[in-house]
Amino acid sequence: MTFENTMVGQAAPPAHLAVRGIQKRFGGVHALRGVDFEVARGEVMALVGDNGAGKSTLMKVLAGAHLADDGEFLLDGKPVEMSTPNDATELGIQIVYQDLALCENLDVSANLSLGAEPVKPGWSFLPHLLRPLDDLEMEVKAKKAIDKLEVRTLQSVRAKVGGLSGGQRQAIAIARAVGTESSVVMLDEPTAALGVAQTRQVLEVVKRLRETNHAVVYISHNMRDIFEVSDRITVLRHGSNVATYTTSDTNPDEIVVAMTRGLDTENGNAA
Ligand SMILES: Nc1ncnc2c1ncn2[C@@H]1O[C@H](COP(=O)(O)OP(=O)(O)OP(=O)(O)O)[C@@H](O)[C@H]1O
Repeated sequence: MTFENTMVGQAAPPAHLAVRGIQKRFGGVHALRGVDFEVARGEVMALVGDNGAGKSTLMKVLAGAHLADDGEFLLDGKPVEMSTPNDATELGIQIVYQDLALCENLDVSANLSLGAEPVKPGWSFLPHLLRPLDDLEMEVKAKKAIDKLEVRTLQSVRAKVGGLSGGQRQAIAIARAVGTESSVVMLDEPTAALGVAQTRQVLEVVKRLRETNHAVVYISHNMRDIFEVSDRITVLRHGSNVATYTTSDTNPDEIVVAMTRGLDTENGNAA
């Protein structure tokens, strides 16, 4: 299968995760109409489009949360199976949803270990659920994850998530995704509900993900954030690719035109 998506700007870096010809229908709604998408390691790929363009559906397909009706998945050029969220996890693909799915009443370290809590050694004679948790190990793991992302505003990993700011919560959710040996991290509107300082904090974490060689997919409607943080921008419209742009070779006006009107096929510019 060939890569049909129009590239505007510099040559693309080698893809880490790529999908080709993704189709997804919900009853009568044809949400994805043969979409191509890719992201490289050490790259932030923004995914943009007007409301209903298919961004969230594509992200959920990439995370195995929706089963594609058709299409091909490639990891480092090799075809892979993507049918369940478990497939995605095993391939190192993590998604941070808008609602973050954090437990408000638990502290940061417990949230970072959620679902994979370490148990104290020496208690293996008890059934798994009755074994005491290894709080110290959880704390060490959490500190490591937070330090890796250079989250500087968090005083302690023993702080309850319920008392944290929106930016800190977003950082914790990202740290949890990264902590599971993931190579692809997808963020759905991570700054949508945040003020200026909190947004800054999250953008710094996203840049840190790039520095640590993750492949980052970044859905946003905010052009300022996109132009600050992304390396390339994939534009979807009505469930199809418009084009993929190198961020340094385009501008917000061109992207908005591509999102709303598509591409002028005569010369490859936004219409
Ligand atoms: N679970 C679903 N059942 C039925 N239709 C759906 C479902 N999820 C998405 N759709 C439809 O698929 C299309 C693409 O939706 P999607 O949420 O992917 O768009 P989006 O680009 O993320 O939009 P927004 O920016 O508004 O979040 C829309 O027409 C939407 O109504």
